[in-house]
Amino acid sequence: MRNGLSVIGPDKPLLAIALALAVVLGLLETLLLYIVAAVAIAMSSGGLLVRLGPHAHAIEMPMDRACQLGLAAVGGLIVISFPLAKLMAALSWRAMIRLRTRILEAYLGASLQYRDSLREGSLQQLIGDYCLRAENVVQQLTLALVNLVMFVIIVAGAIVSSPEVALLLIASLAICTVLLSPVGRWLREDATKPTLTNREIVSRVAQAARVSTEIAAYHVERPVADMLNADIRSAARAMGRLRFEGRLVPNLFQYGTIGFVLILVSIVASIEPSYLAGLAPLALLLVRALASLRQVQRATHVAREIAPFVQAIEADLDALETHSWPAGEIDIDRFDTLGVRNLCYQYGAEETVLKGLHFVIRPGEVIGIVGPSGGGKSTLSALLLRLRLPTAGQVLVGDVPLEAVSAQSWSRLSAFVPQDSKLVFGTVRANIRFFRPGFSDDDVEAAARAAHIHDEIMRLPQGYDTQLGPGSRDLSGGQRQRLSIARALLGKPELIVMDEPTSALDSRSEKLVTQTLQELRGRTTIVLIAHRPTTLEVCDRIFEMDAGVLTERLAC
Ligand SMILES: Nc1ncnc2c1ncn2[C@@H]1O[C@H](COP(=O)(O)OP(=O)(O)OP(=O)(O)O)[C@@H](O)[C@H]1O
Repeated sequence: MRNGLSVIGPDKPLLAIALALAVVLGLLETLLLYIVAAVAIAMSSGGLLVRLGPHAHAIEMPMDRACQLGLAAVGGLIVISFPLAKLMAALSWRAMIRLRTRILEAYLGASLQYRDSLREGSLQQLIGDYCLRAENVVQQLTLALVNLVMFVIIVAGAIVSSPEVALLLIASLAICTVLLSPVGRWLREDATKPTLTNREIVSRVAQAARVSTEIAAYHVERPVADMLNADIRSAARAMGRLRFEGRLVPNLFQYGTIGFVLILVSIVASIEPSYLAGLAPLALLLVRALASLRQVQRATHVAREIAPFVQAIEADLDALETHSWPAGEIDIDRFDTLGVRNLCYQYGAEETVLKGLHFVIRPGEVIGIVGPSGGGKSTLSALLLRLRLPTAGQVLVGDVPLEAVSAQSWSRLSAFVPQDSKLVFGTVRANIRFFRPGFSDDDVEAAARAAHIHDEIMRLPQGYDTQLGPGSRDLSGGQRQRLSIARALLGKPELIVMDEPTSALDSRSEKLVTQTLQELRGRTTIVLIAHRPTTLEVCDRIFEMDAGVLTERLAC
């Protein structure tokens, strides 16, 4: 209940309107059931007069009048069903939009440090499966509340019809609830287990998909499948237990209640049979009330089963939002020097990766950074790009600490070319533009020319309109890297950080990338993590990074 209401959030007024409609629906159904029972009694006794209403205060009317009244109630029920169904649907889809938007924004706004700690595929899982389940919680909760309201109204109608027997029914419902409460407790405990196991499965499947080529190359499909199958079986077993309990409890409840009622009616009949006169409407009302109650139980069972997903979303969202990335308050549109002073960085509680770095880069300089694997080069590049914040010391733009510079203005001034650049699903043009709508087609083409990829793009089947990305056409490693450089050059950045842009390239691609670097030299500040001597030839200065310590090696 609490989970569902938290997902419904600002739409609670819509829920209140839905419940108000359910009250009207309940009243109309009660009236209809009274009419049906009265008509049936009149028909069975062969009379044309219908006695309508509670036994003690029934009013008489002709059969055709009663049928017209019944038809009016049916019309009212049909008319009200439309806005009610629309409201219930609106509560679901609005909750879905709110949750998905909030998760996306929280994830994209969270710090890289925090995102490092997330399990593989967790964003996809939250946005996909978990949001669908949360939407289902809203559906089930509204369904349960609407049916509960109808149950209350119909039982109220039953109390008016025959207070003693109706109150006995309520007493028997209460006894069944108390007797079945331990089963409900087991149910709640079991409900979280399949959720947790499912999370593991999704994260392992995401991992298997990412390394699927390696799995085929090492021919380890069997052990990978065995590991996943073990998880699948354990989740299925927990789910099976939950389903069994879910089917059993409502049946026990319903049959138990009917059993109690029969016992009580037989006791009443043996003591004072006159109490049982005129119970036909009551019987109909009770059957309908039990059907509503069954719906409430089914909906609450499903809602309980998926409640852990909502709790997981809330916990993950809270964590993402508390680890949001500082936006920075100072906008800058150029920079003179980029320096680091006593710069240190540590991943979580692990060993310090960068140990008190000092250097200043002047505008237009090309700085090479070399050093053994694991020395801290990529970490330094993330700090220069403001993707991570120093654990001690500062990165300074002029004399402004980089963390005070707004993320937006720094992303306009700087650009990044990663070692393994990724394509997104879209045209070549969209891949170069990379979600930045302010650039014209001419800007895109100029960037591609500067990155020496234009001619190869023109040879593609649809040139700049060729579709690329996962599930579509791929490019060679060298072409991908130059497309990534075009992406970086599009915004005419003052600083480009390149993480081993030529390490995996053939000599022709390497030559073209080096040519781009030569052309940028003096105009754009470049921090170049590289190993190949031919790439390093363009550098003005080279630093060596080893075990988190930076030393200037030689001038080129
Ligand atoms: N997300 C992370 N969490 C914890 N430790 C990390 C993380 N990323 C990198 N490290 C550790 O930080 C150290 C520096 O890594 P970094 O990637 O900066 O080195 P590098 O010099 O760029 O290496 P390479 O040349 O192999 O790319 C390594 O010991 C690495 O294991």
